[in-house]
Amino acid sequence: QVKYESQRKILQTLASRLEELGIDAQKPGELCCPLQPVVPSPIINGYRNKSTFSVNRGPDGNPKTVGLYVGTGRGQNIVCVKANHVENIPSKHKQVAQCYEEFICHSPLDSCILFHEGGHWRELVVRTTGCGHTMAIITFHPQQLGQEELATQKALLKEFFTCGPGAVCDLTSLYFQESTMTRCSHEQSPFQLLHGAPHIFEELLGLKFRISPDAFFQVNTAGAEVLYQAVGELCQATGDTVLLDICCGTGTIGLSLAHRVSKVIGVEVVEKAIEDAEWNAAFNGISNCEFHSGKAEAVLPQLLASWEDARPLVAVVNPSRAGLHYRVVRAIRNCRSIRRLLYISCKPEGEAMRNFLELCCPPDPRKKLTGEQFSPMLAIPFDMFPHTGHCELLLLFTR
Ligand SMILES: C[S@@+](CC[C@H](N)C(=O)[O-])C[C@H]1O[C@@H](n2cnc3c(N)ncnc32)[C@H](O)[C@@H]1O
Repeated sequence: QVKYESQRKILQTLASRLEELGIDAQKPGELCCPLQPVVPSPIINGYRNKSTFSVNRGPDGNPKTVGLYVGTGRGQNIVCVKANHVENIPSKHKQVAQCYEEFICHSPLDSCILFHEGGHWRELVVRTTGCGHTMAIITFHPQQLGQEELATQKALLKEFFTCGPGAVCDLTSLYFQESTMTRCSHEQSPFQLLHGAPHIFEELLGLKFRISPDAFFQVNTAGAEVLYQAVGELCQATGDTVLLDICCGTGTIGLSLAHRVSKVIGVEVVEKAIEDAEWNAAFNGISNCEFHSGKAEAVLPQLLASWEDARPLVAVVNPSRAGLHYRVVRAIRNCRSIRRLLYISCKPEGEAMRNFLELCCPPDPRKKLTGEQFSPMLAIPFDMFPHTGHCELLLLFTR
Protein backbone atom coordinates (compact mmCIF):
# COMPACT_ATOMS: atom_id res chain seq x y z
CA GLN A 1 0.00 0.00 0.00
CA VAL A 2 2.85 2.37 0.85
CA LYS A 3 4.48 1.69 -2.49
CA TYR A 4 1.23 1.97 -4.41
CA GLU A 5 0.59 5.33 -2.75
CA SER A 6 4.03 6.66 -3.68
CA GLN A 7 3.59 5.59 -7.33
CA ARG A 8 0.10 7.15 -7.36
CA LYS A 9 1.58 10.45 -6.24
CA ILE A 10 4.17 10.27 -9.02
CA LEU A 11 1.43 9.79 -11.64
CA GLN A 12 -0.55 12.65 -10.09
CA THR A 13 2.50 14.89 -10.32
CA LEU A 14 2.98 13.88 -13.96
CA ALA A 15 -0.69 14.61 -14.71
CA SER A 16 -0.53 18.08 -13.17
CA ARG A 17 2.81 18.90 -14.85
CA LEU A 18 1.30 17.86 -18.20
CA GLU A 19 -1.79 20.01 -17.50
CA GLU A 20 0.57 22.96 -16.96
CA LEU A 21 1.92 22.29 -20.46
CA GLY A 22 -1.59 22.57 -21.82
CA ILE A 23 -2.22 18.84 -22.20
CA ASP A 24 -5.53 17.43 -21.08
CA ALA A 25 -3.85 14.64 -19.13
CA GLN A 26 -5.92 14.11 -16.01
CA LYS A 27 -7.83 10.86 -15.97
CA PRO A 28 -10.05 9.48 -13.16
CA GLY A 29 -8.31 9.73 -9.77
CA GLU A 30 -6.28 12.72 -11.04
CA LEU A 31 -3.73 10.33 -12.54
CA CYS A 32 -2.30 10.64 -16.05
CA CYS A 33 -3.12 6.98 -16.84
CA PRO A 34 -4.41 3.83 -15.11
CA LEU A 35 -2.12 2.53 -12.38
CA GLN A 36 -2.14 -1.24 -11.84
CA PRO A 37 -1.54 -2.78 -8.39
CA VAL A 38 2.08 -3.32 -7.36
CA VAL A 39 3.28 -6.65 -8.78
CA PRO A 40 4.90 -8.58 -5.93
CA SER A 41 8.41 -9.98 -6.02
CA PRO A 42 8.51 -13.80 -6.15
CA ILE A 43 11.17 -13.64 -3.42
CA ILE A 44 10.97 -11.33 -0.40
CA ASN A 45 14.04 -12.20 1.71
CA GLY A 46 17.66 -12.44 0.61
CA TYR A 47 16.73 -11.60 -2.97
CA ARG A 48 19.66 -9.31 -3.70
CA ASN A 49 22.22 -10.71 -6.14
CA LYS A 50 24.55 -7.75 -5.55
CA SER A 51 25.50 -5.95 -2.34
CA THR A 52 27.90 -3.08 -1.83
CA PHE A 53 29.56 -2.89 1.58
CA SER A 54 31.39 0.19 2.82
CA VAL A 55 34.41 0.27 5.12
CA ASN A 56 34.20 2.87 7.86
CA ARG A 57 33.95 3.51 11.59
CA GLY A 58 31.39 1.34 13.36
CA PRO A 59 29.24 2.30 16.37
CA ASP A 60 32.09 1.01 18.58
CA GLY A 61 34.59 3.30 16.82
CA ASN A 62 36.31 0.45 14.91
CA PRO A 63 37.47 2.07 11.63
CA LYS A 64 37.62 -1.34 9.96
CA THR A 65 33.93 -2.13 10.07
CA VAL A 66 32.56 -3.62 6.84
CA GLY A 67 28.87 -2.88 6.45
CA LEU A 68 26.24 -0.32 5.52
CA TYR A 69 25.84 3.31 6.52
CA VAL A 70 23.15 4.50 8.89
CA GLY A 71 22.59 8.05 10.09
CA THR A 72 22.59 11.32 8.19
CA GLY A 73 25.22 13.77 7.01
CA ARG A 74 23.24 16.63 8.49
CA GLY A 75 23.01 14.86 11.86
CA GLN A 76 26.77 14.14 11.65
CA ASN A 77 25.95 10.73 13.05
CA ILE A 78 26.82 8.41 10.17
CA VAL A 79 28.22 5.05 11.25
CA CYS A 80 28.94 1.85 9.41
CA VAL A 81 27.00 -1.11 10.80
CA LYS A 82 27.38 -4.79 10.01
CA ALA A 83 24.70 -6.00 7.61
CA ASN A 84 23.87 -9.22 9.46
CA HIS A 85 20.36 -8.05 10.36
CA VAL A 86 19.44 -6.85 6.86
CA GLU A 87 16.68 -9.04 5.44
CA ASN A 88 17.15 -8.44 1.71
CA ILE A 89 20.85 -9.44 1.70
CA PRO A 90 21.57 -13.18 1.32
CA SER A 91 23.75 -14.94 3.88
CA LYS A 92 26.51 -15.53 1.31
CA HIS A 93 27.03 -11.77 0.92
CA LYS A 94 27.14 -11.37 4.71
CA GLN A 95 29.70 -14.19 4.94
CA VAL A 96 32.01 -12.54 2.39
CA ALA A 97 31.64 -9.17 4.18
CA GLN A 98 32.49 -10.83 7.51
CA CYS A 99 35.59 -12.48 6.00
CA TYR A 100 36.73 -9.23 4.37
CA GLU A 101 36.40 -7.50 7.73
CA GLU A 102 38.52 -10.23 9.34
CA PHE A 103 41.14 -9.79 6.61
CA ILE A 104 41.42 -6.02 6.91
CA CYS A 105 41.40 -6.17 10.72
CA HIS A 106 44.56 -8.29 10.53
CA SER A 107 46.11 -6.14 7.79
CA PRO A 108 48.77 -3.61 8.86
CA LEU A 109 47.27 -1.22 6.29
CA ASP A 110 44.53 1.18 7.38
CA SER A 111 41.07 1.48 5.98
CA CYS A 112 40.52 4.45 3.69
CA ILE A 113 37.88 6.65 5.27
CA LEU A 114 38.71 10.06 3.82
CA PHE A 115 40.81 9.84 0.66
CA HIS A 116 43.14 12.72 1.65
CA GLU A 117 43.81 11.25 5.10
CA GLY A 118 45.39 8.09 3.68
CA GLY A 119 44.43 4.48 4.25
CA HIS A 120 43.78 1.80 1.65
CA TRP A 121 40.99 -0.72 2.21
CA ARG A 122 37.72 0.41 0.72
CA GLU A 123 34.43 -0.92 -0.55
CA LEU A 124 33.50 -4.57 -1.14
CA VAL A 125 30.98 -5.61 -3.79
CA VAL A 126 29.60 -9.15 -3.67
CA ARG A 127 27.60 -10.59 -6.57
CA THR A 128 25.96 -14.01 -6.56
CA THR A 129 23.85 -15.90 -9.05
CA GLY A 130 21.29 -18.70 -9.08
CA CYS A 131 24.00 -20.93 -10.58
CA GLY A 132 25.83 -20.76 -7.23
CA HIS A 133 28.54 -18.37 -8.42
CA THR A 134 30.04 -15.70 -6.14
CA MET A 135 32.11 -12.74 -7.29
CA ALA A 136 33.86 -10.42 -4.83
CA ILE A 137 35.28 -7.07 -5.95
CA ILE A 138 37.53 -5.21 -3.52
CA THR A 139 38.36 -1.55 -4.02
CA PHE A 140 41.70 -0.31 -2.74
CA HIS A 141 43.15 3.19 -2.60
CA PRO A 142 46.83 2.85 -3.64
CA GLN A 143 47.88 6.18 -2.01
CA GLN A 144 51.72 6.21 -2.36
CA LEU A 145 52.31 2.45 -2.53
CA GLY A 146 54.71 1.13 -5.17
CA GLN A 147 54.03 -1.80 -7.49
CA GLU A 148 55.88 -4.24 -5.24
CA GLU A 149 53.84 -3.35 -2.15
CA LEU A 150 50.63 -3.48 -4.20
CA ALA A 151 51.57 -6.94 -5.47
CA THR A 152 52.14 -8.08 -1.85
CA GLN A 153 48.68 -6.89 -0.78
CA LYS A 154 47.03 -8.58 -3.75
CA ALA A 155 48.88 -11.84 -2.97
CA LEU A 156 47.81 -11.70 0.70
CA LEU A 157 44.19 -11.09 -0.29
CA LYS A 158 44.26 -13.99 -2.75
CA GLU A 159 45.85 -16.30 -0.18
CA PHE A 160 43.24 -15.35 2.45
CA PHE A 161 40.31 -16.11 0.15
CA THR A 162 41.76 -19.22 -1.51
CA CYS A 163 43.65 -21.06 1.25
CA GLY A 164 43.05 -18.97 4.39
CA PRO A 165 39.96 -18.31 6.53
CA GLY A 166 38.18 -16.68 3.55
CA ALA A 167 38.22 -19.97 1.59
CA VAL A 168 34.85 -20.83 3.22
CA CYS A 169 33.31 -18.22 0.87
CA ASP A 170 34.20 -20.47 -2.10
CA LEU A 171 34.58 -17.48 -4.42
CA THR A 172 34.13 -18.04 -8.14
CA SER A 173 35.96 -14.77 -8.92
CA LEU A 174 38.03 -12.41 -6.80
CA TYR A 175 38.65 -8.98 -8.32
CA PHE A 176 40.78 -6.09 -7.09
CA GLN A 177 40.45 -2.51 -8.28
CA GLU A 178 42.85 0.30 -7.44
CA SER A 179 40.78 3.41 -7.24
CA THR A 180 41.49 7.01 -6.27
CA MET A 181 37.94 8.13 -7.05
CA THR A 182 34.58 7.26 -5.52
CA ARG A 183 33.82 5.04 -8.53
CA CYS A 184 36.05 4.03 -11.41
CA SER A 185 35.06 2.35 -14.64
CA HIS A 186 37.13 -0.53 -16.00
CA GLU A 187 38.63 1.88 -18.53
CA GLN A 188 39.70 4.31 -15.77
CA SER A 189 41.20 1.59 -13.60
CA PRO A 190 40.93 -2.04 -14.67
CA PHE A 191 39.28 -4.72 -12.57
CA GLN A 192 42.20 -7.06 -11.85
CA LEU A 193 41.28 -10.74 -11.58
CA LEU A 194 43.23 -12.17 -8.60
CA HIS A 195 41.58 -15.57 -8.60
CA GLY A 196 39.05 -17.71 -10.44
CA ALA A 197 36.90 -17.11 -13.48
CA PRO A 198 36.53 -13.68 -15.13
CA HIS A 199 32.72 -13.87 -15.25
CA ILE A 200 29.77 -15.22 -13.33
CA PHE A 201 26.66 -16.61 -15.01
CA GLU A 202 22.98 -16.16 -14.26
CA GLU A 203 19.90 -17.85 -15.64
CA LEU A 204 16.90 -15.73 -16.50
CA LEU A 205 13.77 -16.73 -18.44
CA GLY A 206 15.47 -19.85 -19.72
CA LEU A 207 18.54 -18.02 -21.04
CA LYS A 208 22.06 -17.97 -19.66
CA PHE A 209 23.73 -14.59 -19.08
CA ARG A 210 27.41 -13.85 -18.63
CA ILE A 211 28.08 -10.95 -16.25
CA SER A 212 31.32 -8.92 -16.07
CA PRO A 213 32.28 -7.16 -12.82
CA ASP A 214 31.19 -3.73 -14.07
CA ALA A 215 28.10 -4.82 -16.01
CA PHE A 216 24.66 -3.96 -14.64
CA PHE A 217 22.22 -6.74 -13.81
CA GLN A 218 18.88 -6.23 -12.05
CA VAL A 219 19.53 -6.93 -8.33
CA ASN A 220 16.48 -9.16 -8.01
CA THR A 221 16.68 -11.84 -10.70
CA ALA A 222 13.27 -13.41 -9.99
CA GLY A 223 11.71 -9.91 -9.87
CA ALA A 224 13.39 -9.07 -13.18
CA GLU A 225 11.81 -12.12 -14.81
CA VAL A 226 8.35 -10.89 -13.84
CA LEU A 227 9.15 -7.39 -15.10
CA TYR A 228 10.56 -8.57 -18.44
CA GLN A 229 7.53 -10.80 -19.03
CA ALA A 230 5.30 -7.75 -18.62
CA VAL A 231 7.57 -5.77 -20.96
CA GLY A 232 7.09 -8.55 -23.52
CA GLU A 233 3.32 -8.34 -23.25
CA LEU A 234 3.17 -4.54 -23.44
CA CYS A 235 5.46 -4.44 -26.46
CA GLN A 236 2.68 -6.01 -28.53
CA ALA A 237 5.40 -7.21 -30.83
CA THR A 238 4.50 -8.89 -34.08
CA GLY A 239 6.90 -11.05 -36.06
CA ASP A 240 8.22 -8.06 -38.00
CA THR A 241 8.74 -5.70 -35.04
CA VAL A 242 12.17 -4.20 -34.44
CA LEU A 243 12.92 -3.75 -30.75
CA LEU A 244 15.21 -0.98 -29.57
CA ASP A 245 16.72 -1.87 -26.18
CA ILE A 246 18.16 1.43 -24.97
CA CYS A 247 20.58 1.13 -22.01
CA CYS A 248 20.60 -2.63 -22.50
CA GLY A 249 23.29 -3.73 -20.00
CA THR A 250 24.11 -7.39 -20.68
CA GLY A 251 21.22 -7.53 -23.16
CA THR A 252 18.66 -9.14 -20.84
CA ILE A 253 15.51 -7.41 -22.11
CA GLY A 254 16.24 -7.64 -25.83
CA LEU A 255 17.54 -11.20 -25.67
CA SER A 256 14.55 -12.44 -23.67
CA LEU A 257 12.22 -10.96 -26.31
CA ALA A 258 14.31 -11.75 -29.39
CA HIS A 259 12.19 -14.79 -30.32
CA ARG A 260 9.08 -12.57 -30.62
CA VAL A 261 10.55 -9.90 -32.92
CA SER A 262 12.41 -9.74 -36.18
CA LYS A 263 15.37 -7.81 -34.77
CA VAL A 264 16.76 -6.36 -31.54
CA ILE A 265 19.08 -3.36 -31.45
CA GLY A 266 20.76 -2.78 -28.09
CA VAL A 267 22.70 0.31 -27.01
CA GLU A 268 24.85 0.50 -23.87
CA VAL A 269 27.71 2.67 -22.62
CA VAL A 270 29.66 0.06 -20.60
CA GLU A 271 31.89 -1.74 -23.11
CA LYS A 272 32.23 -4.92 -21.05
CA ALA A 273 28.43 -5.14 -20.75
CA ILE A 274 28.17 -4.98 -24.56
CA GLU A 275 30.80 -7.73 -24.84
CA ASP A 276 28.64 -9.75 -22.41
CA ALA A 277 25.51 -9.02 -24.47
CA GLU A 278 27.21 -10.25 -27.65
CA TRP A 279 28.46 -13.36 -25.88
CA ASN A 280 25.00 -13.93 -24.39
CA ALA A 281 23.36 -13.73 -27.81
CA ALA A 282 25.83 -16.18 -29.34
CA PHE A 283 25.76 -18.61 -26.40
CA ASN A 284 21.95 -18.73 -26.42
CA GLY A 285 21.87 -19.23 -30.18
CA ILE A 286 20.19 -15.86 -30.84
CA SER A 287 21.21 -14.33 -34.13
CA ASN A 288 18.73 -11.47 -34.67
CA CYS A 289 20.39 -9.03 -32.24
CA GLU A 290 22.95 -6.30 -32.80
CA PHE A 291 24.57 -4.37 -29.99
CA HIS A 292 26.11 -0.90 -30.11
CA SER A 293 28.67 0.21 -27.58
CA GLY A 294 28.57 3.91 -26.68
CA LYS A 295 26.46 6.57 -25.07
CA ALA A 296 22.87 6.38 -26.22
CA GLU A 297 22.96 10.15 -26.88
CA ALA A 298 25.77 9.58 -29.38
CA VAL A 299 24.57 6.33 -30.98
CA LEU A 300 20.81 6.79 -31.20
CA PRO A 301 20.45 10.14 -33.03
CA GLN A 302 22.65 8.78 -35.85
CA LEU A 303 20.88 5.42 -35.94
CA LEU A 304 17.37 6.89 -36.03
CA ALA A 305 18.05 9.88 -38.29
CA SER A 306 18.69 7.51 -41.19
CA TRP A 307 15.94 5.03 -40.20
CA GLU A 308 14.06 3.97 -43.32
CA ASP A 309 12.97 0.53 -42.25
CA ALA A 310 9.21 0.08 -42.70
CA ARG A 311 8.92 -2.47 -39.91
CA PRO A 312 7.22 -1.33 -36.66
CA LEU A 313 9.74 -0.02 -34.17
CA VAL A 314 9.17 -0.39 -30.40
CA ALA A 315 11.53 1.26 -27.92
CA VAL A 316 12.27 -0.04 -24.43
CA VAL A 317 14.34 2.38 -22.36
CA ASN A 318 15.78 1.47 -18.99
CA PRO A 319 18.26 4.20 -18.05
CA SER A 320 20.11 4.63 -14.77
CA ARG A 321 18.88 7.21 -12.25
CA ALA A 322 20.32 10.04 -14.33
CA GLY A 323 17.56 9.41 -16.89
CA LEU A 324 17.91 9.71 -20.65
CA HIS A 325 19.93 12.48 -22.23
CA TYR A 326 17.76 15.08 -23.97
CA ARG A 327 19.25 14.07 -27.32
CA VAL A 328 17.96 10.53 -26.84
CA VAL A 329 14.43 11.75 -26.12
CA ARG A 330 14.61 14.06 -29.13
CA ALA A 331 15.80 11.26 -31.41
CA ILE A 332 12.92 9.04 -30.24
CA ARG A 333 10.31 11.78 -30.64
CA ASN A 334 11.52 12.72 -34.06
CA CYS A 335 11.54 9.14 -35.32
CA ARG A 336 8.03 8.64 -36.67
CA SER A 337 8.34 4.85 -36.76
CA ILE A 338 8.34 4.63 -32.96
CA ARG A 339 4.69 4.53 -31.91
CA ARG A 340 5.18 2.60 -28.70
CA LEU A 341 7.66 3.25 -25.92
CA LEU A 342 8.19 1.42 -22.65
CA TYR A 343 10.03 3.37 -19.97
CA ILE A 344 11.38 1.37 -17.01
CA SER A 345 12.59 3.45 -14.09
CA CYS A 346 13.70 2.72 -10.53
CA LYS A 347 13.36 6.43 -9.71
CA PRO A 348 10.43 7.83 -11.69
CA GLU A 349 10.14 10.88 -9.44
CA GLY A 350 13.71 11.95 -10.35
CA GLU A 351 15.27 12.70 -13.73
CA ALA A 352 12.89 10.25 -15.39
CA MET A 353 10.06 12.73 -14.70
CA ARG A 354 11.91 15.27 -16.88
CA ASN A 355 12.05 12.64 -19.64
CA PHE A 356 8.31 11.91 -19.32
CA LEU A 357 7.57 15.61 -19.81
CA GLU A 358 9.95 15.83 -22.78
CA LEU A 359 8.22 12.83 -24.35
CA CYS A 360 4.69 14.16 -23.79
CA CYS A 361 4.97 17.93 -24.22
CA PRO A 362 3.50 19.55 -27.36
CA PRO A 363 5.89 19.78 -30.34
CA ASP A 364 8.38 22.63 -29.86
CA PRO A 365 10.50 23.59 -32.91
CA ARG A 366 12.75 25.80 -30.72
CA LYS A 367 13.78 22.70 -28.79
CA LYS A 368 13.92 20.70 -32.05
CA LEU A 369 11.11 18.52 -30.71
CA THR A 370 9.14 18.37 -33.91
CA GLY A 371 7.73 14.86 -33.65
CA GLU A 372 4.26 14.12 -32.40
CA GLN A 373 3.96 13.85 -28.60
CA PHE A 374 3.52 10.59 -26.68
CA SER A 375 0.78 9.96 -24.09
CA PRO A 376 1.09 7.80 -20.98
CA MET A 377 -1.28 4.84 -21.32
CA LEU A 378 -0.57 2.48 -18.44
CA ALA A 379 1.66 2.27 -15.37
CA ILE A 380 2.68 -0.95 -13.59
CA PRO A 381 4.87 -0.82 -10.48
CA PHE A 382 7.00 -3.87 -9.66
CA ASP A 383 8.17 -4.61 -6.14
CA MET A 384 11.74 -5.19 -7.28
CA PHE A 385 13.16 -4.12 -3.92
CA PRO A 386 11.22 -5.69 -1.01
CA HIS A 387 12.15 -4.36 2.47
CA THR A 388 12.82 -0.92 0.96
CA GLY A 389 10.51 1.91 -0.10
CA HIS A 390 11.55 1.59 -3.74
CA CYS A 391 9.72 0.24 -6.77
CA GLU A 392 10.52 -0.28 -10.41
CA LEU A 393 7.93 1.51 -12.54
CA LEU A 394 7.01 0.39 -16.04
CA LEU A 395 5.27 3.15 -18.00
CA LEU A 396 3.77 2.56 -21.41
CA PHE A 397 3.65 5.54 -23.80
CA THR A 398 2.03 5.50 -27.21
CA ARG A 399 1.26 8.00 -29.96
C1 LIG B 1 19.12 0.33 -14.98
S1 LIG B 1 20.40 -0.33 -15.98
C2 LIG B 1 19.47 -1.32 -17.13
C3 LIG B 1 20.23 -2.38 -17.86
C4 LIG B 1 19.38 -3.43 -18.57
N1 LIG B 1 18.30 -2.85 -19.30
C5 LIG B 1 18.90 -4.51 -17.64
O1 LIG B 1 17.71 -4.59 -17.36
O2 LIG B 1 19.75 -5.27 -17.15
C6 LIG B 1 20.90 1.08 -16.88
C7 LIG B 1 22.00 0.83 -17.89
O3 LIG B 1 22.22 2.05 -18.60
C8 LIG B 1 23.59 2.15 -18.89
N2 LIG B 1 23.84 3.57 -19.22
C9 LIG B 1 24.01 4.61 -18.37
N3 LIG B 1 24.18 5.75 -19.06
C10 LIG B 1 24.10 5.43 -20.38
C11 LIG B 1 24.20 6.18 -21.58
N4 LIG B 1 24.41 7.50 -21.56
N5 LIG B 1 24.08 5.53 -22.74
C12 LIG B 1 23.87 4.19 -22.79
N6 LIG B 1 23.78 3.43 -21.68
C13 LIG B 1 23.88 4.03 -20.48
C14 LIG B 1 24.25 1.64 -17.63
O4 LIG B 1 25.58 1.27 -17.87
C15 LIG B 1 23.34 0.46 -17.29
O5 LIG B 1 23.81 -0.72 -17.89
